[in-house]
Amino acid sequence: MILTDIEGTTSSISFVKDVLFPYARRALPGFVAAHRDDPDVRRWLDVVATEHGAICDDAVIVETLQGWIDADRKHTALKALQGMIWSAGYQDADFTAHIYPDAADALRRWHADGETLAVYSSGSVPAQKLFFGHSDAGDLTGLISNWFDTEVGGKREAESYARIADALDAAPAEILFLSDVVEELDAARDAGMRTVLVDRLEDYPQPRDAASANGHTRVTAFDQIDAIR
Ligand SMILES: CSCCC(=O)C(=O)COP(=O)(O)O
Ligand SMILES: [Mg+2]
Repeated sequence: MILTDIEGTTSSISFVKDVLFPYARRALPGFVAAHRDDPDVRRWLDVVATEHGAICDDAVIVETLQGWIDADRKHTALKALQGMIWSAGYQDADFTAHIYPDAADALRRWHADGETLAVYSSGSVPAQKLFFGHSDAGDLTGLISNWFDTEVGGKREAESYARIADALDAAPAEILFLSDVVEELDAARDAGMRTVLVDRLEDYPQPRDAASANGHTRVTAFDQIDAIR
C-alpha cells in the first residue's frame, strides 16, 4: 500500500502557495458574507472564533483566517474552508491542480498493478478530491481508494499514522509513506511505516543530504520508487 502526501510530493509547492492560497485569501471575505449561515461553514467559523477568544465578528474571523493563510497554518478549520472556496475555482476552470508528470504516471502504473493508493494531506478530504479530480493530468480520483486529512490527527504525530493503518486494516509495515517533510516521515516511521523522502529539485533547490534525510530513503521522482515499493 502506498500513502502519499500532496504538496511538495505529488505536486509543486509553488502551485499551492502561488495559486491556491492567494485565490482563497481573495475570495474569503465574499465567501464568508455569502455563506456565514450555512451550517457546514458556520461550524468552522465558530471553531476559529473560539480559538481567537470567542470573538463573533465575521470580519475579525476573516482577518484571522487570512493571517493563517499567510503563515501557512495547517489548521483543520482553515483547510476545510479553503476546500469549499477552491471548489468554485475548479468549477469555473480558473486553474487545474498541478501534478508532476512522473507522479501521475506512477500512480496510474501502481494502480494498474493492483496497489492500494491512499492520500494523507493537510488539505481537507474534499479539497484533496477536487485537487485530484481537476489535475493537470485529468481526473485521477479513481486511482485513490482512501483519503485522510488532519481530522485523523496532525501529520507530525505518530498516532495519526497508527490510526491510518487501522483505517486501512493494514499493518503499518505494509504501508509506504511518501512525503517531502522529514518530520512527517519520522512520525510515520515511529508508527512502523516504511518511508520515502521525495526531494524534488523544483521545490527544494538545495537537496537534503543524508543527515537531513534522517535515514529515510531519498528519491527525486516517483519512478525511483518502483524499485523499492
Ligand atoms: C490538497 S489541498 C491543497 C494543499 C494544502 O492546502 C496543503 O496544506 C497541503 O499540505 P500537504 O500536507 O499536502 O503538504
Ligand atoms: Mg508536503
